[in-house]
Amino acid sequence: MDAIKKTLKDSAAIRWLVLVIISMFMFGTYWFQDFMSGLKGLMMSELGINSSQFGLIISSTTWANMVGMIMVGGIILDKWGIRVAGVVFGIVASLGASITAMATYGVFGDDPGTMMKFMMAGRMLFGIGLESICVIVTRTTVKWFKGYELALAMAINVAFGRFGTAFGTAFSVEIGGGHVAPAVAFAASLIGFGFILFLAYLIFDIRLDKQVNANKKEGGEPEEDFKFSDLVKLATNKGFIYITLLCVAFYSAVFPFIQYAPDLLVNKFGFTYQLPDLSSMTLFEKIGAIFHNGPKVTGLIPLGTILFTPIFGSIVDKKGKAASLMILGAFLLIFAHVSLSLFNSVTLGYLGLVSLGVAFALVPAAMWPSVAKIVAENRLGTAYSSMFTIQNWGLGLFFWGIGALLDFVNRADLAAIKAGEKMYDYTIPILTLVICGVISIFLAFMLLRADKQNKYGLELPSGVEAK
Ligand SMILES: NCCCC[C@H](N)C(=O)NCC(=O)O
Repeated sequence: MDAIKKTLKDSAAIRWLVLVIISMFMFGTYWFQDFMSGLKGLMMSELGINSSQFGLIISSTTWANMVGMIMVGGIILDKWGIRVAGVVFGIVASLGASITAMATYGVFGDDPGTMMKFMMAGRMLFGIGLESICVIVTRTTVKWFKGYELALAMAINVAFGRFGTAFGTAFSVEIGGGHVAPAVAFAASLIGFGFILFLAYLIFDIRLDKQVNANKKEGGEPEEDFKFSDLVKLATNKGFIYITLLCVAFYSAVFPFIQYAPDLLVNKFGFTYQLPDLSSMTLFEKIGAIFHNGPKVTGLIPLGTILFTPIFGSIVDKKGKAASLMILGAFLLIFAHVSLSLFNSVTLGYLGLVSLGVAFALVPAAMWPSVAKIVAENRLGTAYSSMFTIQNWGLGLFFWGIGALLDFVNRADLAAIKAGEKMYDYTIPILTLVICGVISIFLAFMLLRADKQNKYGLELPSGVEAK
């Protein structure tokens, strides 16, 4: 019998190099999805749009996904593999990002209506790429790390995405030099950079496949394939229904909130959009200025999760209690949104943001591994694609809805707000997110109950089977 030869993925150095290369694609896509959060004020004054129109622009990334583009991405990935799917969705995302950037430079026309239309078209195209790229990069991580440090690799992979969100939110005003278009062009170039790195990765992918095929014995494991019958099975799985609805309710109160958080901090607590000149300040004053800047403080939320998600992930691995931790995360979410909406204390506001950050680390760390306990392994790809599709319905509604509600509840003051004489009142839009928190708690309890009935083992450590 021939000895099985070592492959590229058996080398730790090459595995980790591959992870960094493909994770840059996540960095760029998360940046492009979230960076406009730091630019809301500038977009309104420079492009002449209102909050509701800002909401439409950011929500447009979800529109094509709402009608099944993530499922299409999953099918292409399953049928034609990582290379074809990566190239197709890399082109789609790069094209979408470029159209958005060109629109902000006025290439298609410089009236606000035309700019907005093309920005939305560009972001819609980008959104198709974004979610499929997330699935493709995750699948690639599994390809290289299964049997090795898979959980850690996945945590690092998401961490790159969070860095993208954090830096894009925090630094886009400065990167744009106080203008929208250069910040959008920079964000778009990150997608192009990530895609070029992904193309370079394909050399490793081709070589690994050759080595694996050479080692493959006849009758190897069958490939996972998308089947519509899997969708039916998922739709009748109670645990999957609860966790999917929890995913929508929870993320609807987090991702859209992050898009509006800098503007909330500016309008509610008088934070700045742009940092003042720090050069003549003492260290203490510099820190004060940073902690008084809306985009920088918001950027700390995803940055904090980079540290805490792996910590909570290892707690879930060792101790279990995933459903209970999701209940706790939902409580923290409610505390965050109540303290940021009903009260006017900056200290309570900071506590709310910290609480939101902990929830944003806790719930994903407990949620994503739980899916693997509820759903059979050969249906996981379909399960994640369906969850992301339904998640996009909630995101689309809230990305736009918060802005629309903001304009609606402040309708009597819009002219004064535009003239800089009054500030937006964010109370009602943020209170709406409390409803998402309450729904999340209910669903997390239902999930706990379904776990007891169906013995998924959500409350047990990783690897321990429920009896
Ligand atoms: N900036 C948002 C990208 C969303 C990607 C994906 N749908 C998702 O939810 N990933 C899980 C996460 O916690 O980022």
